[in-house]
Order: sequence, then C-alpha cells, then structure tokens
Amino acid sequence: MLEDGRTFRGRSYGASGTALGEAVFATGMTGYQETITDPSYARQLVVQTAPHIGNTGVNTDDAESRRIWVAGYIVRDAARRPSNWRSERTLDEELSVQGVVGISGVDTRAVTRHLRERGAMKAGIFSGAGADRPDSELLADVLAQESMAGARLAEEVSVEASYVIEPEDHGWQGEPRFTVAALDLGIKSMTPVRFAERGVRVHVLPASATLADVTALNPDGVFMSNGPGDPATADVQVELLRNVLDAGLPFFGICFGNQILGRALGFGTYKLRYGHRGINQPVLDRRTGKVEITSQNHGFAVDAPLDGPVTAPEARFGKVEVSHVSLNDDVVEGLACLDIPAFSVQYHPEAAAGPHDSAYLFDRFVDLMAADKAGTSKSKESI
Ligand SMILES: NC(=O)CC[C@H](N)C(=O)O
Repeated sequence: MLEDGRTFRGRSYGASGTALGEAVFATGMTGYQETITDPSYARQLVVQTAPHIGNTGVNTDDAESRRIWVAGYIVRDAARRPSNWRSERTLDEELSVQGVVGISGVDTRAVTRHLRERGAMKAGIFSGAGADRPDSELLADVLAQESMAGARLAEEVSVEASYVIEPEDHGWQGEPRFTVAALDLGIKSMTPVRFAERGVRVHVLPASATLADVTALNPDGVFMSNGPGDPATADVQVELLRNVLDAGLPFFGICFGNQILGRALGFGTYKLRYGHRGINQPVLDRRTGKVEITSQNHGFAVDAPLDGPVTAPEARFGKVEVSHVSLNDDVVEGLACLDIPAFSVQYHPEAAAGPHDSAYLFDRFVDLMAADKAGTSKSKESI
C-alpha cells in the first residue's frame, strides 16, 4: 500500500509480516543480491523493475555487507528454484531467515510508473497476521512512519569497531603503497577491495570517527562512503570533512560521500522526485566528454551550478566544478575541487553490481595521493 492509497495485491515472499519504508524502484537487470545487501537501501521498500528475480539464488561471496538492508522487497516473478553453480540458498529462504518481508506477483511496471509520476513515497507491505485489517488502518500505519527526508541513518548501519583491508589479501604483491582512512557510512564491501587491489591499505572507521581517529592513522588520504538517509542530517561528517580538507589531506567520496563533500564546500542538497537506482545509468564525464554507464543508488543530490568552475560558497576551499552529470536529468553526479586535492562522485565506481566503466576513479585517487606525497599537489601551495 502506497501513501496515496494505491494498493497492489500479491503473494507473500520471504518473511511474512509488516514492512514499512520508502517505496523506490531499482532498474538493474542483474545484481539483486548486491542490491538488497547495500546499506544505502536501509528503510526502503525496493521494487525491482526486472521481472525475474531470484534466478541465480544467493551466495556468500556476493553480499555487499553483513546483512540484507532493504526494509521490504517487491518483485514480479520470483524464481521457484534457482539455477546457478554458485547458488547456496534461494532468495526466498534468505529473505525469510533474515526476517525481510517481501511480496511477489505484483505488477511492478505499474508500481514503477506510479512512483515515476508521483515520486518516491511512504509505503507498506502487509502479509500474515494483521494484513486483513481494513485498508484505512493499513494506510494509517503507512502514513505514521517517519519520512526519508530528514532521516539520519548512517550511524545505524555503520560498523561499531574499525577494521583493516590489506592489499595482499586482494592480489597486490609487495608492500602497501598508501594508507587510506575510510569512513563507513554504510560502505559496500567491494569499495575497500577496489582500493586494496591497487596497493592501498584501508582502515574502515565507524561513522562516529573523529579527526583524531583519522589523523592517528597518519593516512595518505581520506574516503567517505555511500550510505542511507538524508545528507542534510550528516552535520558531524560535514564538520569532520571540513577539518580533513583544512589539513590538506587528499579526499575521495562516493555517493553519500559526494553529498558530504558538496555540503562541506557550502552547497545544499535536495531530494529527487524518485531518484536514480540501478546499474544502467548514463553519466557524462564533462572533462573528457566520455559517457560512462554507472551503478547508482541515490534519492538526494547536490545543488551545485553546472556552469562552473565556481568559487565554493566556503571560499577557503577555492574553486570547484561539477565534473560529472546524469545524462537522464542533468543531476550533479560528481564534484572536483581545483585548488585542493578532493573529488567525489554520486554513483558507484566499485560496480558491485554494475559495469566497470568508472574504475578509473580509484586510479585517480591513487594518483592524487601520489602527487600529494611527492609534494606536487596544488594543496601544498594553497594551504
Ligand atoms: N548510496 C548512497 O550513498 C545514497 C546517499 C543518500 N542516502 C541518497 O539517497 O541520496
């Protein structure tokens, strides 16, 4: 049931019960396991536009975090049995074991068209005991939940204790080249792996980490991850990032990390009508003119002028330009600072799941740290 009263009926899938959250649609044709285990989907009811879901089952390796984070799962045609050599369990079982309420047999195209026209909205999935209450009662439950605008969720999904990802465990031979402090705001597990593959040792820190926690590692660079919720609530991390930038440390941000860089530079963020979710989202790299097909999952965006470069509203950080834009709707998909060693993208170069077009961004960060170490980065002059 959607918050405007529109109702769809289907069959119980996964756990049975009640799930409340923001209804959003994801357009990836593959990668459902990576989708449901992406912490950025916390408190969302995800509609898959791909009609067949569960075909390749679930395995241990493809989980992007320690659990399923979607609050509920909405599919058209759930596979009755998976067929894949890597499959260990069915998706139905996995949803049940983890207590995630789903619904199948829904006209997901109609739901998607509705959300596209009216925007992402509060919704509920109801099955089992209590589902046969009058619609007015179900709708009251849907409406009573908190909205995604204003939701502070990064701390809820982040790790409690820090851990290290070592390059030698991911195919790198020899000593690590760099050390990065990565703030886990809902990090996907492939992100630190992409650094490690390039010889970067990654210390993953809780969302509450302080500047002292970061500098204690003597890092060559700082990273902020993707994560759920409204970036307008991330004041603590915005403050931390300003201190990091003031200290002249190279910075790279992904998704929530892009929104935090935007805010640290003094820009605002806003909620998109229905957001970008899927692994088939076209983005223009405005510096090279190349188009990347990207993996995305965001419902908010940075409000920065496309006709740049401009001086950041926080003028001490110098000039900044919108480096990447969405080719679907001109939404800001990347920021590049011209006077300090900092950049970020709104999409997911770790590509889990997704195409590998954007892998160069990890190389770009390595190059930025190398230039900083060699003293050839602009930051040294400007700070
Ligand atoms: N994947 C992300 O980091 C999403 C960021 C933020 N929660 C948004 O919806 O825009």
